[in-house]
Amino acid sequence: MSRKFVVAGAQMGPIQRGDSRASAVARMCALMRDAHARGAELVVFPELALTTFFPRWFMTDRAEIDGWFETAMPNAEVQPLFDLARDLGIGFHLGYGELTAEGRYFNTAILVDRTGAIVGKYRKIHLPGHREDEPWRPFQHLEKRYFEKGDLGFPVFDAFGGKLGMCICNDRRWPETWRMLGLGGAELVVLGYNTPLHYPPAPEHDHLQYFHNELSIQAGCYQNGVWAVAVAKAGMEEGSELIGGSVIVAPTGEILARAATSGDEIITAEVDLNRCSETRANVFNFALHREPQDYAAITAPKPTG
Ligand SMILES: C[C@@H](NC(N)=O)C(=O)O
Repeated sequence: MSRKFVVAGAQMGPIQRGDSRASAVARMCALMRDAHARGAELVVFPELALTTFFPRWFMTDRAEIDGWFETAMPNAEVQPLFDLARDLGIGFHLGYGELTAEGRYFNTAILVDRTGAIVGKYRKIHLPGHREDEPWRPFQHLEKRYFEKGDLGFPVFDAFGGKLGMCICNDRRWPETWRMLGLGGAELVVLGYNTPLHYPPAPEHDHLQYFHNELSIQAGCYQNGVWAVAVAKAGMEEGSELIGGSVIVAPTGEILARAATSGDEIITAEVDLNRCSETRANVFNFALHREPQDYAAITAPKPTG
């Protein structure tokens, strides 16, 4: 049985601090129409797609911090995207800051099917950056301050005729993320990112940002026999330049589509989920070749202190 469909990555250009969620959603609706016109059945939006990348600022005022989070999904401002998706019969993936009814804060992503129903949720596990103000930096990266580590593991969902997993930005750099999704049977991994071009603790690596992005995603795909759609929020956002380079990657590790700009841009590729077995039935046949009894150090508890 053929399991081919067209996926789209909806790269977004910058969202400035004063930009409303409604303006971001209007841009996302335009991107979704473009993706649909190109035959896509699933469109992938970035991490924290509704707002600017607010962890770049140190904030102490609770009301100000809460203003960057969503307390319901969908909510009135995002509803037009859900309505358009349902009307077009197209699914989507979206990242946002989640504030739960219990007062917990997560960097979250959802998967929405072609009927507009939320069929999957993931909360970011690998939170980069720091917790306190570090004024020596030209901009902050305070994800450890504003988000709790995700508590949902690395779930895999039955959707779009296959098995879909999600991760978010820094997660893509960790082989454990991909292997957990691979072990869960994922065939397609969708993810968004906000990656500053400048990395203040090691600026000598700045010129490698695009390379490390592709290296991580291509390795994750190849070593687990999965497809990936990885999508940036890109461009000059409040004086911090974010990389673009959104890509669609095959289970062979080959890049099939790559964004050419740092702005709002659709990339598409035809995904054949049956191709995962080219890798998973061969060199990375987990049942046959993995040797987890020799991997104990990977799951040893994290040292404290
Ligand atoms: C810097 C970090 N950004 C992120 N939003 O997780 C990354 O790209 O790894």
